[in-house]
Amino acid sequence: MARADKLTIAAGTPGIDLMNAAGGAVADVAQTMLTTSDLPSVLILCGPGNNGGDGFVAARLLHERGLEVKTLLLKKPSSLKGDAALAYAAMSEAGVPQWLPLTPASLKKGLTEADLVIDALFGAGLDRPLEGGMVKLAGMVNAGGVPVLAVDLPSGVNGADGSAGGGAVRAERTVTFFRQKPGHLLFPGRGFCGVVDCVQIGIKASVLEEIEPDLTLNDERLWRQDWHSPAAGGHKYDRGHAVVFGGPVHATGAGRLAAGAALRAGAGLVTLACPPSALMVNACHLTAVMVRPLRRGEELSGDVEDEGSAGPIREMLEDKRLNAALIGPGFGVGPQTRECVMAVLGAVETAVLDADALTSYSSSPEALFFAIAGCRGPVVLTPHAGEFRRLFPDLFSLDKLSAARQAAQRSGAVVVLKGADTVIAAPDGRAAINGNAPAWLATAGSGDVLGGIILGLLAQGMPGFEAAAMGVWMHGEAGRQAGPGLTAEDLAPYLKPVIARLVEKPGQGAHEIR
Ligand SMILES: NC(=O)C1=CN([C@@H]2O[C@H](COP(=O)(O)OP(=O)(O)OC[C@H]3O[C@@H](n4cnc5c(N)ncnc54)[C@H](OP(=O)(O)O)[C@@H]3O)[C@@H](O)[C@H]2O)[C@@H](O)CC1
Ligand SMILES: Nc1ncnc2c1ncn2[C@@H]1O[C@H](COP(=O)(O)OP(=O)(O)O)[C@@H](O)[C@H]1O
Ligand SMILES: [K+]
Repeated sequence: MARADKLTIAAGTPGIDLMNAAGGAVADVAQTMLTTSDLPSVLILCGPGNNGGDGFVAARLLHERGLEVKTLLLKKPSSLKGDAALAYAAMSEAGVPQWLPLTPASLKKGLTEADLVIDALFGAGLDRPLEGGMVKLAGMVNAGGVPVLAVDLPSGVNGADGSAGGGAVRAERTVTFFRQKPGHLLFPGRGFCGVVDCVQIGIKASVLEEIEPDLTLNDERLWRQDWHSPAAGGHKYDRGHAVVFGGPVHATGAGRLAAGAALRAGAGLVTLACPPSALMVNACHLTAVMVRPLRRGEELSGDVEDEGSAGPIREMLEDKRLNAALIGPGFGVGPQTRECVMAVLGAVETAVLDADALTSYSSSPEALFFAIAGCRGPVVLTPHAGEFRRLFPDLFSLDKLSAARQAAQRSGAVVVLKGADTVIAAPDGRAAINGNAPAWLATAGSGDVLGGIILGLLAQGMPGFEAAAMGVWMHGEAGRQAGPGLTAEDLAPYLKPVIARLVEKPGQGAHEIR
């Protein structure tokens, strides 16, 4: 943002114009939040930097529009600089009632009178967690029972990584400028933002050509160009033959969920390969997904110590039409699993490793990374936080974005670090943060479905990062369409309307955050 700001100002737009546009957008949203009172009263908390400057602009505009405005300032106006000082001067000239210092007493009184609080204390310039008196003031705002509109970020939330170590103001809405920041998407910050409005204030999108950001919100613009509808004259093998390696008879559900999702996500054919003892139960449940026993299959479950247990996998994958594989869900943890993962990575074009395939490498992650380097095509790892910690113990303390990025670089795989704010990171440094997943997705087997969706997209020939990001987005959309009360079984059928919308109304998946 700092560079976007500088480039815009260098190209001839004065900084105060940007601030006036920003404060104007804040005032507009504030008015939409005030519907109850005849003479609404707005309490505006203004910090020492440009975030406070946006607050002064909003105060002036709301005053000019006839609202009752009260401003509480953290620092004396004489310490204001640059555009914030200009905005303060304009506010004073407009006759906004005299400001008061922001103290527990002034805030307490202000909260009893206000219909809305505008939090313009700290935005992009927050460079440390809130401390001491600020923590107390934020707590008072949060306990005040008055709706809060945050300017750019709720004060206390770090825009770069979503951290909020000292707590933060809890907003009902947040107005941000030009582009959303990681702090709006990553928890805990996201939990303080409420509904986020991203408004344009005169910064041209063309500045991004110079900035070349390698981080984006996960939306359609990231991957749509890499995904294609079936060709008119095509056949199913054009869309790949995906294979899921399923678990033993007592753990077959995960593999079936994944296989069904891969088919729904558009793979031309899907085979679920499983131990012979699990064949009957899988066959009873599956129709379009093919099932196949793997010779010596029980040994693949990890129950039996046997050097040669991956032989059948190698043999099966000699059929080069089987171009994408998923291994891990319900598979079992242990040395056989490692052997099978090695066999998969050595033979198949592209692979998704999830769950037990990851946990099996807890004590030897380097061996996994070495095998990934030898795989012909992209490999996608889909750990949840616990699995991530087992593979990358030293990265776990980092913020989620840095953790996923460093893991991708280290492993040579695309890393999908799952959760409410899933981060997708590529070894080349690109990353995306997902914003559309409903909390209802936190249910048993939902991750297996995600693994299957990504598998289905890889089988169709999508590049690894784009397939992973699109899969995470589709999973979120399917979860939204399935709605409250969903279980993992419900998700795959909802991929149909999600895909239909991508085909029929391209572009509508852009910029959607919930
Ligand atoms: N970029 C753009 O295009 C546009 C940007 N705009 C706006 O500018 C905002 C960024 O402004 P900014 O850079 O002045 O920083 P800002 O958020 O006001 O905070 C800095 C001040 O806070 C202080 N401080 C920091 N942490 C603290 C803490 N924990 N506890 C206590 N104090 C703390 C720090 O003081 P320090 O004590 O460190 O000296 C410093 O004085 C941005 O969010 C947006 O709203 C718009 O006008 C439109 C165009
Ligand atoms: N609070 C949440 N909001 C949205 N999505 C979530 C939330 N918690 C988990 N998820 C998603 O649900 C899925 C759970 O996957 P995982 O933990 O592997 O579960 P399982 O092993 O039961 O399939 C992941 O895609 C994850 O991103
Ligand atoms: K703020």
